Amino acid sequence: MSIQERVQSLRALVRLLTEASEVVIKEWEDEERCSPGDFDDIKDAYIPSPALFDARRTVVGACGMCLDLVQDPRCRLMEVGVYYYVSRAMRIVCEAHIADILANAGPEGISVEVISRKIGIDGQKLTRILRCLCSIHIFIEVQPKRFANSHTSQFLRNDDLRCWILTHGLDIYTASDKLPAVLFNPDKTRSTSPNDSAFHEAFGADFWTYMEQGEEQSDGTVKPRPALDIFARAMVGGGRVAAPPLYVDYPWSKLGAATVVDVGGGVGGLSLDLAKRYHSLKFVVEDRSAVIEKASAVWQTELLDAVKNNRVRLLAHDFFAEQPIKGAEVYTMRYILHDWPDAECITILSQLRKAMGPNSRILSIDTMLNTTLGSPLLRSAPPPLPANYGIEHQLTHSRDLNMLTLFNGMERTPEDMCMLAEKAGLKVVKVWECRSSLAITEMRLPL
Ligand SMILES: C[S@@+](CC[C@H](N)C(=O)[O-])C[C@H]1O[C@@H](n2cnc3c(N)ncnc32)[C@H](O)[C@@H]1O
Repeated sequence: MSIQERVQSLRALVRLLTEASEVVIKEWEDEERCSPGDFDDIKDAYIPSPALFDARRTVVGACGMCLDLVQDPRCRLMEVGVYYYVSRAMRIVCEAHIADILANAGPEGISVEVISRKIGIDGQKLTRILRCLCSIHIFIEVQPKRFANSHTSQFLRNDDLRCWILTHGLDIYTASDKLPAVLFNPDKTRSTSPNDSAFHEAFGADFWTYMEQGEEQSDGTVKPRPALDIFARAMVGGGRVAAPPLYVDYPWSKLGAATVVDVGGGVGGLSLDLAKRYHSLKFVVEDRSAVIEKASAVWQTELLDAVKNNRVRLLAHDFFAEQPIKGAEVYTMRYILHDWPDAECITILSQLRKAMGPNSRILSIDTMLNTTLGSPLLRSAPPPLPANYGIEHQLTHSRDLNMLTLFNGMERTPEDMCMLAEKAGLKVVKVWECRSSLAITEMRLPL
C-alpha cells in the first residue's frame, strides 16, 4: 500500500468515524430522553434503534481499520498472537466475581489488598491481571492499585453473562488448544464427525456426553459437573444479548393465528418469548423426548394459560425422521443447523420440505457469517470498510471456530444457506437481518 493510498484511507475512515459518531450521539440522546437514567442499566432486553445499530457497527469497524492502518504491523501481529492472555484474565475475574466485589464500592473503587483478601489471589499478581483489562477499558484503575468497575465491566454483574465468559474460559478453552492437532491430522482434517473434533481430542468424549457425565469426587461419589450448570446459564446469558431483536425484526405479527412448529425447540425458549408477545400464534415445540419431558414444567411455570388453552403442544420428535405436523405456516429452527454438517442439515431440511404446503415457510435462525467481501443477500458496510464491518464481525468468526472446536459444526454465510436449501429442494427467499449477530433465513418451496 502506497503512502498516498494510506493517507486516503485514513482520511476516509476519520470522516466515516465522525459522521457515524454524530448518529450514535443523537441516538443516545434520544434514548436518554425516552428513559432517563436508564443508560447504564444492566437490563437484558435492550434493542438499539436501527440507526444506532448501524452507526455503532461503523464506528467499531472504522476504529478497527484505523488501528490496522496506523499501528506498526509487527507489533499488531505480536499483539494478536497473544490475545489469549486477555481471555485468561477475563476467565479469572469472572471466576472471582470481581465485578460484583467492585459494585459495592462505587466510583472510588477498592484497593487491591481488599480484593486480594476476599478472593485469595496474591495482590501484586491480581494487580497485573486487572491492569491488563484496564488498558482495554474493562475495569478502571482510579488510583494506584485501586480499581472500580467501568461501564463495560459492570455488565459482568449479570450472572448469566458472567457464565457465558466463564464457560468459554473453562473446558472449551482447553479444547481449543487441540484445534491445531486435529486440523493438521491427515485422517481428521476432512472429517465432519463430532468424534474428530478438537473437543473430542481433548476430553475423549463428545461435548454433550462429557457435559452430562458426572465428576467423581474424592469420597467416590459422583456429582454433576459444575461446567454443566455454568453452560446452561451461559446459554441464557448469551441468548439474552442476541435474541431480543429476533422478536421485532421479523414481521411475526402479520402471521395472525398461524401455527409455528419449533423444530429442535429445546424446552421452547423461542416459542415462549414469541407466545408472550404475539397472542394469536399457536405453537408445537418438538425435541428429543428427554428434553420434552422438561419442557412441560417450564411452560406450566412460564405460561400456564398457553398450556390450558392448547396454544402449545409439546411433542417428542426426531428431526431426522418424517415431520408429523403437515402444512404448518411456519417451521422454525433456532441454533439447529450450525450444530450439523451439510449432509445432516440437508436431511433435516428435506424432512421439513416433505411436510410443507404452499403457504409454509422455514425460518432458520443462526449466527449469520459474512465475509469481508460481503454477500448480495446482506447489507454491506460503507467503504472503505470491509463489507462485514471487519473487526465488528470478529465475535461471529470466533463463534464459528467455537462450533468447529466443539462439534465440527459451523456458522454459515447466506450462500452456504442457499446451497443447503437448494440441495434439500427449497429456495431461500430472504435473509432477515436482525439487530444482532443472528439472522433469520426464510426458505420456501420453489414455485
Ligand atoms: C442448541 S439447542 C437449541 C434449542 C432451541 N432451538 C433454542 O433456540 O433454545 C439444540 C437442540 O437440538 C435438539 N436436538 C438434537 N438432536 C435432535 C434430534 N435428532 N431431533 C430433535 N431435536 C434434536 C437438542 O436436544 C437441543 O434442544
